[in-house]
Amino acid sequence: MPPPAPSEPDIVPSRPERQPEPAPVEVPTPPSEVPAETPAPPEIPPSSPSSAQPSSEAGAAPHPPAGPFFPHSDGEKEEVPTPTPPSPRPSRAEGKGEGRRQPAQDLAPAEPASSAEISPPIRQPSPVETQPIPAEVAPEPQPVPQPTPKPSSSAGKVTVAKKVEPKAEPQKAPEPAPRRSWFQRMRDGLARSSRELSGNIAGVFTKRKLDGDTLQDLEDVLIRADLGVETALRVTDSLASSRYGKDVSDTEVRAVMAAEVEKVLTPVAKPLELDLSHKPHVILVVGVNGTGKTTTIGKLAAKLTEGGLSVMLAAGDTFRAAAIEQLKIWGERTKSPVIATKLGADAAGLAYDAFEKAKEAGSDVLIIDTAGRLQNKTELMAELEKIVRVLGKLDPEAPHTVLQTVDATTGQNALNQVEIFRNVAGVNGLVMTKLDGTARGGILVAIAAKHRLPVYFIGVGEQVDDLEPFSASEFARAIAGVA
Ligand SMILES: Nc1nc2c(ncn2[C@@H]2O[C@H](COP(=O)(O)OP(=O)(O)OP(=O)(O)O)[C@@H](O)[C@H]2O)c(=O)[nH]1
Repeated sequence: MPPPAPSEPDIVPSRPERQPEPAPVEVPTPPSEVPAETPAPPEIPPSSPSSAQPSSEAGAAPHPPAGPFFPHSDGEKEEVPTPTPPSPRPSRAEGKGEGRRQPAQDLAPAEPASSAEISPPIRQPSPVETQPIPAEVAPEPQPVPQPTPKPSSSAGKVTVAKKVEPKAEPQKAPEPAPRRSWFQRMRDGLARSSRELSGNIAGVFTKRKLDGDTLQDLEDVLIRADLGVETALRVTDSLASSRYGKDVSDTEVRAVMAAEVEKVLTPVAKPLELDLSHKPHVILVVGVNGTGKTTTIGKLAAKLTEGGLSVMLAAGDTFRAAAIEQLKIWGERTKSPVIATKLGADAAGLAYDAFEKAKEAGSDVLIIDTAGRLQNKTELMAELEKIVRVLGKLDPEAPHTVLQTVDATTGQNALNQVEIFRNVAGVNGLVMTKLDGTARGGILVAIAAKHRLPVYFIGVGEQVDDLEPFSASEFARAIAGVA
């Protein structure tokens, strides 16, 4: 199929421009505890094509040579190794029921046999089973007339209609449960990892001294919890150096673990810095399907616009109509113009056009969404490489930030994802999403130890303000189950 010609980008109406602050700018860091208030779920306006304005200049933009188009089917999406929460990771027990499921044809009534071949069977009436009759039948209880409640003359109001009745008080709607703080949500998300770890650590150290065997067992427990060999050894070395041969409680072990994990994470817990001498500062967002790219872009755009920066969004996920619509909705919510093109268009061309538009508009930040792709699909990764290359034509340093979203509910595969996206797209920062789900927190530690890439934010929900700066100590305490 010939590659569809890039079409004119759409622009969703922009918000009034603001004057940028001098560079560099640190993305606002919210207080460590977010008030436990529940913002009302955002009204998602129906996306209307009228919200997008066709650009008259798109055709004039120097387009990069159109590259091969590799549409990916829904079938490809299903191959994604990453589970898509909020549903929890499949347990080993899952799928067991499938063996019991009958094929449709087994359940369908049998086809009547051709009358020419088999005569219909003559059915014998089955013998009637007699039911034992209870010797004594208890008499039906007669309904006892309930006395009409007498309205108390001393308290409350009464209504006089057919009779005098207590006035029905309007029922108060139950107060909605206050939303848990982001920290609580993260803690809950990490609870399973933390519980398993704590249980296993307690199992190792029940009535045992710290010796070679217990250290080996502890190392195995930590590796099984995805923390990685490096961090596991840090914990065991630290314990061995101070407590070898002594009785150790699991609480002490967890405290040492929290301290060591914090040491690994502290260097990567960095705020996102934007260099506004670049106009715009280009953020390219990459990652495997369903890891939360588009949602993270929306949350980030909200943070930036709230901080007074002008943001433009580019719907570089040209494979999925829903992704383009999703980004447009985020654009409306955050009052950020969205550059989009039609489904199947060249993503690199769109990125290039968006960069030009953002320059013209004097936007502070351009955030480019990309299609989710499996890290092992070479042609899709080549397309991502092309997006990076094309952006570099307009500014050799662009994209200035390449953010990869990593789904925290993914296990060891996440390490591989980062490795490959880093090589192909030059990832220089991470966002760990879905830490409010059944996160496997250990993997974040392993990624930090191996890749040493800044973790700018964590995603702790699907709402607009569920993007938190990453805190090494809070994460370490949560995963180690230390108060
Ligand atoms: N619980 C939770 N859900 C999240 C979070 N971030 C994203 N999601 C959800 O994860 C799902 C996938 O998010 P998207 O933003 O569409 O992911 P994507 O990477 O853009 O997906 P593709 O376009 O398919 O590549 C959506 O249902 C999001 O609401 C998070 O931090 N916590």
